[in-house]
Amino acid sequence: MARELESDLTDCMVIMDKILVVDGVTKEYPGRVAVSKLSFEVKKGSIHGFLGPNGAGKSTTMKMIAGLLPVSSGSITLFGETVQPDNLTLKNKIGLLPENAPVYLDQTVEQYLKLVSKLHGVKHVKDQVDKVMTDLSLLDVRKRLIGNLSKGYKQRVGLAQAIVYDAPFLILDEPTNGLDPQTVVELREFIKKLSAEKTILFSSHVLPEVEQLCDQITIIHQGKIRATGDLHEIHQKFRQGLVMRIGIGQQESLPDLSSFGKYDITHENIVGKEKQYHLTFQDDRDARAEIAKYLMNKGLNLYTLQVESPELEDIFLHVTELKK
Ligand SMILES: Nc1ncnc2c1ncn2[C@@H]1O[C@H](COP(=O)(O)OP(=O)(O)OP(=O)(O)O)[C@@H](O)[C@H]1O
Repeated sequence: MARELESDLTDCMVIMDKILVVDGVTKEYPGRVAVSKLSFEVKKGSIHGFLGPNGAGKSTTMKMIAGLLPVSSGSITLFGETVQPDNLTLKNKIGLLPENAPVYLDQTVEQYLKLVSKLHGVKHVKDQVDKVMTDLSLLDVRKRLIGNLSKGYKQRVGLAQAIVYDAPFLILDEPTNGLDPQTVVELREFIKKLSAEKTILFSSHVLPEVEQLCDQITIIHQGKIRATGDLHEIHQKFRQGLVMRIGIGQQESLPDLSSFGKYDITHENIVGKEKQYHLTFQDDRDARAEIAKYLMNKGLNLYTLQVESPELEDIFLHVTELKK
């Protein structure tokens, strides 16, 4: 009996750990299948990067998760409840920043945020709106019409309306797209802070941004899942051998290192006063300590010795078949 209870509790914890479960979801527009049999999960407290080339089906999927678009088949479960456009119990649990921020251009920032708060049943509207405007540096423009704001400020307002009713799950569709570098950095930092309390599904075309922010990712291409899971595990999975960067003196030559494993030299260049080699070892054994001793015993000047991770960009290009 105790064991059964323990097993039920474990199942329950596993389910609670998954805020979002997308299960075999297909969406057909007239004459076009936008996404087909998508399955992926988003864990509680994660920032989950949602990636794919233009037209892959990201926005369609995000709209279905937000309950704005019905699925053609399959199911989406959020906080254990089925997402459907008429399921109003989920409306306060999801904050959505769509690709084109849904802002009412003829209202002031403050009016609009108060309206959204009221629609979502926020109790202390003034306090909450003041807090969000402070957090997103909107106080100086609170009385201005949204239509007259710059793109960066409109995007801040879009983000403000997504978080003003304190939803625990946020869907952010390309939140930093087309913004100036300073706003990008500020919004990224803000999103990172938000993740301490919220679960975030985040789409972006900027892969270094995804690497910086996300702990899990899903890559879709032509409406199908190409990779999904923990970013670190995806890195491991797509790692083709171990890549090591070795830098020695410009006038020196790298001796044969095959006693440490089979390898190819994939790249060689001069960086400052060193000559750097990129070696791809066939197996994953990290023999840096032995290699360092070996090279130093040979009297070489060792400037650099490090293991390189594949860039997310390489993985992305590989799984979307843009690079063979
Ligand atoms: N309302 C619609 N009617 C018909 N086809 C649509 C509709 N909306 C999107 N599509 C098509 O569905 C596919 C997926 O579009 P979606 O906008 O979801 O892609 P995306 O990954 O968000 O692209 P992007 O990165 O360019 O925003 C595309 O082929 C698109 O042309």
